[in-house]
Parts: sequence; C-alpha cells; structure tokens
Amino acid sequence: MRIAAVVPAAGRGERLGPGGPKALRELSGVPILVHAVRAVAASRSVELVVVAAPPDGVSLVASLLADHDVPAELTVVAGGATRQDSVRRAVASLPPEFTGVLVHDAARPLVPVELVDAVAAALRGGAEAVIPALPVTDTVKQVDDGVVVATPDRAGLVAVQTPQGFSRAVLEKAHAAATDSATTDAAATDDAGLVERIGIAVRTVPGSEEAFKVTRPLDLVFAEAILARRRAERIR
Ligand SMILES: Nc1ccn([C@@H]2O[C@H](COP(=O)(O)OP(=O)(O)OP(=O)(O)O)[C@@H](O)[C@H]2O)c(=O)n1
Ligand SMILES: C[C@](O)(CO)[C@H](O)COP(=O)(O)O
Repeated sequence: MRIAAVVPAAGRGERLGPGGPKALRELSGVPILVHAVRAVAASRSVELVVVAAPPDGVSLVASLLADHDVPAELTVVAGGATRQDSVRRAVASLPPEFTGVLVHDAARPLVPVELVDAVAAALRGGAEAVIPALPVTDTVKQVDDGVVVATPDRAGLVAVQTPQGFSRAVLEKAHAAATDSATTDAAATDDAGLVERIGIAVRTVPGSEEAFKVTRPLDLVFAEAILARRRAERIR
C-alpha cells in the first residue's frame, strides 16, 4: 500500500488569538506547519504530503515550505471553509496509486514519528480506519443550557488525535456520504467520525501526549517547552 499524508492547514486559529493564521505562527522560529509536515514526512511510510492551505494563501504556503528544509515530496492545494472541506479537497488531489491516507492536523506539530509509524502499520496490517487515542483524565459532563444532564462513564471515553489513517476508498466514501447529507447531519469534528457514520469499524492505537493540538495560547508554551527538551536531549 502506498501512503500519502494530507495536512489540513487552512484554519484561522481563532482560539489561539491574534497573530495570523495558526499554521504560519512560529515555534522556535519555524512555522507550525513546517514542524507538522516534517513530523509526518519523517515516517518512511509516507511518500507524499499534500497540504491544504488557506484558499487565498496557496502560493504563500508553497513558497514558505520551499524556503524550509522539508524532506518530502510535497504539493499544496486550496483548502475549504471547514476542516472537512479542506481534507476532502486534499484527498481528491492525490494520485490514484495512493490507496492509504494519513490525515494529520497542521495544528499538531510535535507528533512523534513513532506514532505516525504506528498508525501507518495498522493501516498496512488491514485496518480500514485507525486513530490514536488517549484515556480521558478529567471527568466529562454532558450539559444543557449550563445544567449537567449526564456524567458518562470515563472508563469508556478516550480523547483522539491525529494522524488518523484510512483506506483511501473508505475515506472518500465517508466524505461523499457526509457531503450528500450535509443539511441533516451535524458537522463531524474528525474524519473518523464520518467513517463511523458509514458503519466502518474504527480501530485505536495508543496516542501520545506530545501529539497535542495547539489550540489555545498556553499550548504554545507547552510546545516551546517540549522543543527545548528535545534540543537539550540532542546535545546531551
Ligand atoms: N477550514 C479549515 C479549518 C481548519 N483546518 C485545519 O484543521 C486543523 C484542526 O483545526 P483547528 O485546530 O480547529 O484549527 P483552526 O480551525 O485553525 O482553529 P480555530 O477553531 O481556533 O479557529 C488545523 O490544522 C486547521 O488548520 C482546515 O484545514 N481548514
Ligand atoms: C481532528 C481532531 O484533531 C481530533 O481530535 C479534532 O477533532 C479537530 O478539532 P478542531 O475543533 O477542528 O480543532
């Protein structure tokens, strides 16, 4: 199976606050997107990376990636108005020989290569859909208008990350079904959610704390701390 990585990077990063599109914000002087692309490209399973850029920023993103050392075959396409749109457009651009797809958020720049490899290995092993998951550490409540209506059993809950791996045929079918029923179904926040809706089993592999999503300002502080620790480990 030939595997490509699709990196949705067309979001605005509103929860991160002012400072421009999140994927172009810097961590240790390098754009978040470049960290994320290098991280997936570090896996020997990944032969091609397709980045979904903000629709008005395709050439800017392409030249930014060209200016940095990114050891991958790379293309940049225009993303869409939602993450789901961005992923669908990037998958549609893949050459036919790529029958496996890893979808990885640009907003998860520090994913360890071991996690990318584990998702790719599960895909090669026959899984049609595989996602990294970590146990939930907080108690989670369901609320309605500020009032708690239920407390789901935490033992059955996980928080999921990217890269999420799919057989390309399954991913395309799930996105097509979601596009057809867009007015009746709630938006899915991840690709695995779309795959679940078409009745395909989604397997999990253990996630990584370092694969966290840069979402709010404090996440930049965590990310810089992890990069500092990695630098220190390299010179030790
Ligand atoms: N129209 C969109 C929206 C999101 N994304 C991407 O989907 C990933 C996960 O989204 P999220 O963390 O929510 O990013 P933003 O949408 O940028 O954040 P926010 O919701 O705070 O604006 C990010 O890599 C983001 O760039 C995308 O490609 N296209
Ligand atoms: C795909 C994802 O990262 C899995 O946890 C997450 O659902 C993206 O959500 P966001 O609201 O677009 O950040």
